Amino acid sequence: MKILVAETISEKGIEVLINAGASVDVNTKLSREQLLGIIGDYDAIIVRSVTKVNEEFYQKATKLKVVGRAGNGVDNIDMEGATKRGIIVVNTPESNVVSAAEHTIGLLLASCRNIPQAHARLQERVWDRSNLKGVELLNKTVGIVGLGRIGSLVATRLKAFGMNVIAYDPYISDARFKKFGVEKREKLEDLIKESDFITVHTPKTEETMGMIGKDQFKIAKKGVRVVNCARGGIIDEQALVEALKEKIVASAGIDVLVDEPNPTSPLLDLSNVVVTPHLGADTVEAQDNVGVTVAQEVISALKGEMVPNAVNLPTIQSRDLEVLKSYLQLGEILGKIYYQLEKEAVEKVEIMYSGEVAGLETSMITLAILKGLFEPVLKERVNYVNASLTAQSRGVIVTESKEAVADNYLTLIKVKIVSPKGNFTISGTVFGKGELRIVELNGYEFDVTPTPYMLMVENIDKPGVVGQIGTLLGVGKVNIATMQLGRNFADNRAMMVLTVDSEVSKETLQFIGSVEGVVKARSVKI
Ligand SMILES: NC(=O)c1ccc[n+]([C@@H]2O[C@H](COP(=O)([O-])OP(=O)(O)OC[C@H]3O[C@@H](n4cnc5c(N)ncnc54)[C@H](O)[C@@H]3O)[C@@H](O)[C@H]2O)c1
Ligand SMILES: O=C(O)[C@H](O)COP(=O)(O)O
Repeated sequence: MKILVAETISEKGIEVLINAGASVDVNTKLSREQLLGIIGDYDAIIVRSVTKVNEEFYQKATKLKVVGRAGNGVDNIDMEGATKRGIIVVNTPESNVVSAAEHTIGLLLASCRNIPQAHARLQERVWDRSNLKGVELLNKTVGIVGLGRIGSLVATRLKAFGMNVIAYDPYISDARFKKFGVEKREKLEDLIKESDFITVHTPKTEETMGMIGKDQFKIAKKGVRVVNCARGGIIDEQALVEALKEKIVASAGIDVLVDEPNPTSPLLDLSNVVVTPHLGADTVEAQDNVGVTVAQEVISALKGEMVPNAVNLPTIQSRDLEVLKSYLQLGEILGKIYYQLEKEAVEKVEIMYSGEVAGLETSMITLAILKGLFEPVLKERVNYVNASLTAQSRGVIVTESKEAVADNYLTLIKVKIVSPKGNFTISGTVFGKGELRIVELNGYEFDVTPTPYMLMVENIDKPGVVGQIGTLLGVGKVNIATMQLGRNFADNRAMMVLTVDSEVSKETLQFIGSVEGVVKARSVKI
């Protein structure tokens, strides 16, 4: 077992690797060229957030079996590239969350009390207390965006300061808000308007990047203070610079930047900003936890043992699993559509297997459905291994039922998602040698082969709507591959599912949404 440790992990972690009999090279100063030059010799690599484990890397890493991420976020690792090569990716999602939460509080206090600025003056032997007046936290409102592991730890700690804690996280159940004694805000807009302090704790996703930007600063309280200890760019850096200069934002505490580790951000030049170079997880305790955990996981994975924090599944190879593979793909797709169409917290997921599929090992398919369901909001942090636990920790009840025969199909998976606003259903089948089909969506019947880009439109069933949508897609330079209509005569509604060759832009989607008769239009990525 030859392991390269390419970013700093604790000595305790290195000891675990050596004691397991691995040949370990610790080389944290390699240039990209040097890394690519030697990675072909290694069975495993351990990285943190800096090393880009991407296609270029995999092409050189011909012997690689495991990537160990000593930490939480895996946005620097191309998961698809790893999975298709059978490389297992492991991380340590729980090991540094307390440190990240404490660093958030540190940045919040340091920035609202100007501690680093005062420190710098005094080190210059200047005793000058002017322009250093801060604010108290007591009785102020803090808005937490993302009430996951770190967001909830921050909430608990800030409540102890006597703060009024509100949060926006449309993807978790009301029970979780209650559990942490946090007031829920249905809209980000409301949280922004009410908050004296805003701190973000979401993963980096297409939806969260720039979610606090120019428009949000326009409606924020003058003098709001912000903290980003999650990922660079969730608070748009350029908009933040302008808001800080205009004193709309009084101060910012920033641990993460868009262009790490060579930042050029103008944020670094502003006197009302306190910055740290991605130190959220840099404590003795977190690094010991992370180092030991990742080392144990990498060794287990190399030995072919079960790894609790495997982020992906290696390519399924056994013949039995060949049949399951199509259902796993179908399950992920069925799960993935819900949060792209709806913004309602999920209370319950009921999965009904009927026909041929009911005779298979469906527990894996259930995991695939849950993985797909949470992926649009949690990204890589949900995987086959933790999908069930993720549902449980988010207060989602999951049930499975089986029937030997499926109406109209040889095999059918139906997923019913229960939210406070009602039920959502989606069904799919597998034809022949693994041809996937979506055959039902909210009661509308289809026969759609899922593709990477789709558009789903619900509309009043009347003449002219379809034509206008076709025209708008043409104007937006989106080529339609297939189009199907499902109709609901009782409600005079119809649903269109289009498979398209490229992503439908937000602008085109807005135009489609404003066509008379269109009730809802959503772009879906598979
Ligand atoms: N600075 C550091 O050193 C450091 C250390 C650890 C983690 N992190 C980062 O902190 C962030 C949070 O980590 P975590 O472990 O708490 O993650 P988590 O997965 O436990 O929680 C994230 C929460 O964000 C919510 N969310 C997703 N999209 C949202 C949206 N559009 N609006 C509102 N809420 C949304 C999810 O529902 C979830 O509850 C991640 O970005 C992680 O990479 C940073
Ligand atoms: O995602 C994480 O675990 C944190 O952002 C820490 O990243 P790091 O390991 O590079 O410090």
